[in-house]
Amino acid sequence: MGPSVDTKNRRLSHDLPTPDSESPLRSRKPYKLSTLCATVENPDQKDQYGSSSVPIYQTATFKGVGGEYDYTRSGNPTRSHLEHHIAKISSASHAFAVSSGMAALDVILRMLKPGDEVIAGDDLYGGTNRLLAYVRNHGGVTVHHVDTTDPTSIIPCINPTKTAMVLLESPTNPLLKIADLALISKEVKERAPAAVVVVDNTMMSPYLQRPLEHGADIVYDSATKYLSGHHDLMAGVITCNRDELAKQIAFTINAAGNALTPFDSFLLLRGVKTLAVRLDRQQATSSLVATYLHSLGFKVNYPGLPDHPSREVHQRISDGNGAVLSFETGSKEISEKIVGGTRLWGISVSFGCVNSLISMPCVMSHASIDPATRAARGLPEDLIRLCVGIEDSADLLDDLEQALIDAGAITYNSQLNRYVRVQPDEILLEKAVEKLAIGSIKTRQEWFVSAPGKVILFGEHAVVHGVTAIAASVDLRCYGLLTPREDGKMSVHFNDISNFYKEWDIDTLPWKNVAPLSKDKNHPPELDQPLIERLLEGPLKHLESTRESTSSLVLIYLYMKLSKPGYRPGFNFTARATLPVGAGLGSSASFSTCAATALLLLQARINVPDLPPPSSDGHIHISHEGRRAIPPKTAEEINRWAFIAEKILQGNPSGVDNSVSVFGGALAYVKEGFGKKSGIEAIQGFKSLRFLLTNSKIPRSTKQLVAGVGQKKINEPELVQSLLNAIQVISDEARRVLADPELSRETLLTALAALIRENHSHLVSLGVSHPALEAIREKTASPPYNLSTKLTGAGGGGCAVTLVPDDFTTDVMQDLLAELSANNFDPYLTAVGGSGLGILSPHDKHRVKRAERAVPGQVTPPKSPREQSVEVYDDTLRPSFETMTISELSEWAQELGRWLYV
Ligand SMILES: Nc1ncnc2c1ncn2[C@@H]1O[C@H](COP(=O)(O)OP(=O)(O)O)[C@@H](O)[C@H]1O
Ligand SMILES: C[C@@](O)(CCOP(=O)(O)O)CC(=O)O
Repeated sequence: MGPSVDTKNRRLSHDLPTPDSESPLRSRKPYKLSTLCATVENPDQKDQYGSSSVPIYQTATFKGVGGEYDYTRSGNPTRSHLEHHIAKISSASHAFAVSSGMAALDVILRMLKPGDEVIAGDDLYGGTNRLLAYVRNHGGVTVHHVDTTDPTSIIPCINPTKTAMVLLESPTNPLLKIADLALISKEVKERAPAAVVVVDNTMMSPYLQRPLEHGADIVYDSATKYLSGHHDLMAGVITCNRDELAKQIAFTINAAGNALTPFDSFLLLRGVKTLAVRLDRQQATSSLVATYLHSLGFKVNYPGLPDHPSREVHQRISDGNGAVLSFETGSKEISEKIVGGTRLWGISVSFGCVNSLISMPCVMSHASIDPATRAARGLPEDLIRLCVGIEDSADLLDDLEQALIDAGAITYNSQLNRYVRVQPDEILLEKAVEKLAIGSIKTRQEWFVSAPGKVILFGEHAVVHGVTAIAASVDLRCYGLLTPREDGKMSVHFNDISNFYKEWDIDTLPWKNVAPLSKDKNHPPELDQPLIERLLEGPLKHLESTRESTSSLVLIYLYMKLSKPGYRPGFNFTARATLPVGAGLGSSASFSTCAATALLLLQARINVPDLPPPSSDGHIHISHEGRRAIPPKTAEEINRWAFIAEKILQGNPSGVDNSVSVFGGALAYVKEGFGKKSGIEAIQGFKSLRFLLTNSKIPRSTKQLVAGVGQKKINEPELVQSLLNAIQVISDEARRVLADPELSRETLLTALAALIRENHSHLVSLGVSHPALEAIREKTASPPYNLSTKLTGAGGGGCAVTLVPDDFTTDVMQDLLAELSANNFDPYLTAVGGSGLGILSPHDKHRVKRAERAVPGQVTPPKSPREQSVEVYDDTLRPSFETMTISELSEWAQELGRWLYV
């Protein structure tokens, strides 16, 4: 037995017998809808005991053959009562109750066949949108989204034979746009007679709007909302007057088995009895709330307001304005504060409950629509939706007002003696000041940062497995320049990686896959692999090399993870290094440090302190030994994010490289998680040592080499463990000799040389050397040089480091350099232990005016600055930065102004 499809005795809504008229001259007038709602009466289904409330037939089956009911999936007396009642209040001859509003839509959409076309609104409920997208992607159905507030926009999409369904909502949720249901139904029927006009009437309920009366063919409601009214059940109802449609609907419900359960049918029936009284109260308060917000100057969407553009249409097709409204604050952040600040208004999705609710559609009910589509459909990110309940209206207004005050959306104006709205530009200004926490920095600031590479003296590879590494910064650096963009794009320019440049539309990044981390939260130890995969398959697909994609991935991943809701500033990030990339000198760590710092600054997660202006004649002497002005807490935050970047580039890094890059100097580093006390400890005495770094120019991948050692440890655990133990002893010994004040310089150097040789032999045993590195080691060890050399960093190519004794003469060094170069190696004489991360001070007073700056290559800047004519400060450093030769880069950077160091 299927749900009741009574085609013979068409029962229309207002046919509940009305009382006999008092006078034979007066005709019987139909009952009002509120009476109908409250009166559950089905003359065909009288209760055997006369129970005044419909009983719950909590049974799956019914005994006997040929009875009215046999199986609850197909029909149940409690549900029949409900369906009869719903039909009565909806001007319908057929009603069906199913398990949710989406189930109702699903039943309706199953009428579609491949090739059919659907016309739907562009401001639909997110769930509707999702199901429509499914039907489009899997059912071969074409969906046109149009602005249904303008009936003429529908006409061009109507195809006389293909348009099978027109899906409307009025008012729409959450923008409260109105579709002229009557006019659209007429236009559609004239042009595509077979098309079915379907209306989602959830926002109104049958009490306020009955679209079947205006020519719609099928109406559905999420009965979870007003019909039930208490948020204690999920249900959907479908009503129609056309018998053949009713048959199809009944068939699908029976076949799919999503009819409403007896208990929920009972609850819903109970809820419907109070529909009118609830909505009367909710509407009255909504009107007060809308008027209040409107009077404060907010843009309010509510069809009851005089300035609603479709007010007249709405009045014609409905009996009231409903109890949902929305308004814009001008700032997503402010909106979030308001939503989080109310007490009576509960934060919740859905609506229609007796309790008042507040939400931000873009982050809640409509989050399933991607941001770009939301923007295209004009859904403001700062929109707040209010669903008014039955609480006391004064209480509700008080609560809302307090939240508006606390959020800074309104302020008391003593002249007017009332609260007034804080204008959006004032909010923006406040936000900018708050964000930067420093007066003189422009809202959209260019940030120039730099970080050093490193040389590992002892303990590379072993450090990944918990051994102490000893490493120092080198005076070769990576520079990163972040320049704001105002076109909604982010771009990267990597001069050192085939001059790679690429840009992305920020809104098209997979924001749905990212849960940004709030300022007080750290990134978890593991990378967000699903996001990485999504990025590699999407925005980063088809890039020429993995170097390009992983370096880009660092920027996109960090940007997305660091983003704050509603703040997605466009930017370009250009990186250039005076370091060889991929040579074991920590180019990846210095790149990671620059990227993390620039993005943390862009997102205002960190601030730079304001310093007193330079005291001297205007020219500042800047060096990497410069002012230590970046507080340790900021440095730690940067180091945590640089480590995340390193994980992207390296897989399983120890963290020593980025720590050196951020903190500079020389340090002993132990990775977390090996039962030993992890941490970073500064080592003195390194700076006085001289090292020669020689790049073998053999390319290799740190990621693979680290993974290779990891595999060896699994295959030959005893051998590798003994090597790790031996390397730990070397690191401990190196620290001891470096810290020993009693030791003569000569003994120190001899001890270090021996430790270098020993460490190298263990690295050879770990399998990470290379014939080219061995050639460098042999050359430097041979007479007359007699020097000690080891590979440094991941090995497999890359660089070797050679300790240079104090008595090693310049001439001999020249010979060695010449010999190494002749063998096609690149030797660098470098100083170690210099400053870590630096940020060029953003304050104008710390910048050297362009006219006063030395031309790169010129040793002394001009004594008397030229006239400051047109240009005082650079608008952007980008053109110079990108074209400067590598040999001039660091001098040029230093001349720009005051650098602040960790
Ligand atoms: N200046 C740079 N610009 C862009 N990416 C860089 C830069 N320097 C390093 N990288 C990234 O780091 C990777 C090099 O890492 P790695 O093999 O560990 O070399 P290194 O030993 O120099 O750190 C590069 O492939 C690239 O992805
Ligand atoms: C091999 C290793 O110890 C150092 C890597 O140095 P580089 O990437 O070769 O500069 C790995 C690490 O510590 O993360």
